[in-house]
Amino acid sequence: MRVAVLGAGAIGAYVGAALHRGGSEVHLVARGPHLAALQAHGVRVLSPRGDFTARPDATDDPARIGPVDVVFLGLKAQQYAGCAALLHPLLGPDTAVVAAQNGIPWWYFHGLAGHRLQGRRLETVDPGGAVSAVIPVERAVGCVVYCSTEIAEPGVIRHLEGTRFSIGEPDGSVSARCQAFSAAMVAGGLKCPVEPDLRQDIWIKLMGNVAFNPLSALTRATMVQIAGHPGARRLVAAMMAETLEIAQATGVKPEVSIERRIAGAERVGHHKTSMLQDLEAGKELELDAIIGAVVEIADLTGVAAPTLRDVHAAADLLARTCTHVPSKGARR
Ligand SMILES: NC(=O)C1=CN([C@@H]2O[C@H](COP(=O)(O)OP(=O)(O)OC[C@H]3O[C@@H](n4cnc5c(N)ncnc54)[C@H](OP(=O)(O)O)[C@@H]3O)[C@@H](O)[C@H]2O)C=CC1
Ligand SMILES: CC(C)(CO)C(=O)C(=O)O
Repeated sequence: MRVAVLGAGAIGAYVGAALHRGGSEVHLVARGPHLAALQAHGVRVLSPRGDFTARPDATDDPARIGPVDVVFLGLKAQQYAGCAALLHPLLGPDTAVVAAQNGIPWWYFHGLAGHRLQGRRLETVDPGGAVSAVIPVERAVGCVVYCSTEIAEPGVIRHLEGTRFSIGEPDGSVSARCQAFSAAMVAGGLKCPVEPDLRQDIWIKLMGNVAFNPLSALTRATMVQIAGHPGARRLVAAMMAETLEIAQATGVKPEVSIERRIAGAERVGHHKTSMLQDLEAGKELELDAIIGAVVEIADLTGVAAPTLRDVHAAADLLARTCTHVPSKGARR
């Protein structure tokens, strides 16, 4: 399988290295000192499952790669709208775009025949249709990431835990393209189940991110520190309960208890969430997909969600004052 990883950062470079190890033809698209290190030394993966190095092609020029079978999108969600020039040279008539992201994807209300919100565009994650114009929904394959990685230094990925990347079509079909990509991931040592109801996974994963990511950015605490602080743990539980209520209002019934979900996040340990890492690096925060869209869906479904709104407001203010680029704003 020919795969281009667009945005070969913490998650993308890890997946690209695994796919290459499994026999796929992999092209990493990256930039800056990280790209220079990838070109000079390959991807060095440091992992409790065993360190390894993979040497796939790496470039900042997708036109040199041309059309591929699958684009694995490892960008942050807020970077999707601006990626047309990078993405379009990689697209042939049948190229699928597997979007590995936290939060609510831009295609969320598509492929839902008979649902009252079928086709509804979410302004937070598809502002003015800017993302669906760049990545048409028909190409989209969802991907929920149960894996923690970080860029330890340019070209070096530290893998902390987890190897599961659940994928699924917006319409729930178990397509040939999903099965082929899953087989390539499994050959590379990763878990990649094709889920007929990926929205369940989206909400279960999101219950953790919606609480831990903004709270970690606001407090600069690791996941285990947040879970170990009684007041913060209560806040996490309240945010998770509201998120469950919103999921249920859209017709999804995530099968997980709040205590089990907190325990799962706690097991990740002294990990700085990707949002805290972005804050410390002065980068834009992924607030729109991770909490803004949840509040937008609360509005659409008539759920009050007061705690989510308050934390979103505080995190939005943080983004406006502490990073170069603010989020689209809190909804109150
Ligand atoms: N890291 C983690 O443990 C987890 C992450 N996720 C999710 O996975 C997704 C990806 O996150 P993550 O891998 O952490 O993000 P990263 O920021 O590490 O990766 C994105 C990469 O894309 C690169 N990039 C951005 N724009 C361009 C461009 N124009 N040309 C070339 N390269 C570009 C970035 O470079 P630069 O740094 O120069 O901007 C960066 O290396 C997010 O949705 C995140 O929430 C989910 C679970 C866990
Ligand atoms: C915290 C973690 C790793 C949860 O698995 C995550 O999704 C993130 O850092 O954004």
